Amino acid sequence: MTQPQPRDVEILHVGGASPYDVVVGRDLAALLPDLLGSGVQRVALLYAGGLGALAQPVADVLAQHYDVLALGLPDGEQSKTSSVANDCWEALGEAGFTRSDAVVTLGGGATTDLGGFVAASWLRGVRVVHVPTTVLAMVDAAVGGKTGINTGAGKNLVGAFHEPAGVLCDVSLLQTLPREELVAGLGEVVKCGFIADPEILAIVERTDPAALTHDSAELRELVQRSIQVKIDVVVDDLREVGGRDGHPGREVLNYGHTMAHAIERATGYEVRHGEAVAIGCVFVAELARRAQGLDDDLVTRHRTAFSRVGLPTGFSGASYEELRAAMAVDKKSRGDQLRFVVLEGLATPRVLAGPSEEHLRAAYDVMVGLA
Ligand SMILES: NC(=O)c1ccc[n+]([C@@H]2O[C@H](COP(=O)([O-])OP(=O)(O)OC[C@H]3O[C@@H](n4cnc5c(N)ncnc54)[C@H](O)[C@@H]3O)[C@@H](O)[C@H]2O)c1
Ligand SMILES: O=C(O)C(=O)C[C@@H](O)[C@H](O)[C@H](O)COP(=O)(O)O
Ligand SMILES: [Zn+2]
Repeated sequence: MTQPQPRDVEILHVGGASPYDVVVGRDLAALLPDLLGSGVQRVALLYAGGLGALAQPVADVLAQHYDVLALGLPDGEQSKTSSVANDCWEALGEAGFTRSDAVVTLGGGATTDLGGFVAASWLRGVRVVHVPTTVLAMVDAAVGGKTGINTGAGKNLVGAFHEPAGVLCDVSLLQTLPREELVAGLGEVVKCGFIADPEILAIVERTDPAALTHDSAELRELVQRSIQVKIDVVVDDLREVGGRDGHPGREVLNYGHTMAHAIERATGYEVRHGEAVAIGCVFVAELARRAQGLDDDLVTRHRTAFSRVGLPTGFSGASYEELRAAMAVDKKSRGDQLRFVVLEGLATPRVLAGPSEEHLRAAYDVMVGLA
């Protein structure tokens, strides 16, 4: 059977100790063997179970080169559990996976997080290539090597840093992505605009949001710019130990996430991650306005940019006490002290440690619509 040949290909290189390529383009499956590298005999294809039709062409390419073990995973956030990871480990064990074998993930960020974690932990680490199928996973989850699962106490509390051997961002896979999932991915895109690349905001502000379709040139540019923001950050601080000259380092990618993760947990993951990030970014802008005088216009710009693309900017589904307790287990916390990534100005991120309860409550009141 003839395979479609890759089209419209651009390669974004990730440097560092374990360099790899993020390939953006169309019909990219034929590139998988190149990214997996030599010596691989068996490949486990871990895919979001509902995406069998998208996974089949990838499985077909893999089957021409390797023994393939295809494992369909539960949908979305339900796959990010220790029990699903355990099922994968058992399957790899039964199939006799060795250190020269590899994992390919195919799905949204939940799938790349879970599959990346399985690859990071099996035999203490085997090769993994991600094939993200959502905007969010292309611009964020599949790049940079953060993998993980949730626990009862909260989001991503167990995980590992495990860089992929490559990432295939095949934008033709976005054709079937529901509109609300595409929009959720724009939450991380707009976040990148505020923390590092204001041109992203300019594109969002001058483009008719309805024109941001899976095959538009504007979406392609937003995707590539956001991937570049992520690459630039992780190359400097892969393991989130901290930045230089007051820059938060990799923690900057957590802009808006302290509140976002608390909302996701409080709603049993009913609110999508990208939606929660939009709400969390507006929350933290309101916090920064109170705690350190962030400019009113920049706070307003948060609200208008996220809502322009169809994302929520408020949330009233949980009490202050519940969200405050959930934020305490955020990985940026130190002891009893909450730490937030805030902006001092556009694309000038800093860490705010230990904001007052008064300021936190005031930002919460705005978020729920009380102020
Ligand atoms: N590791 C990281 O650096 C990182 C970064 C950002 C987000 N994340 C994680 O990513 C997850 C969110 O990822 P997400 O927004 O991609 O959600 P998701 O993986 O839950 O996917 C959303 C939904 O879209 C469906 N879907 C995916 N691709 C599709 C396609 N092409 N066509 C039709 N349906 C499709 C999925 O089956 C699912 O129902 C969260 O768990 C978040 O914590 C991780
Ligand atoms: O890659 C990173 O670093 C990020 O923080 C990217 C975030 O968008 C992403 O949601 C990540 O999973 C959050 O990580 P966590 O360490 O806060 O769990
Ligand atoms: Zn995120």
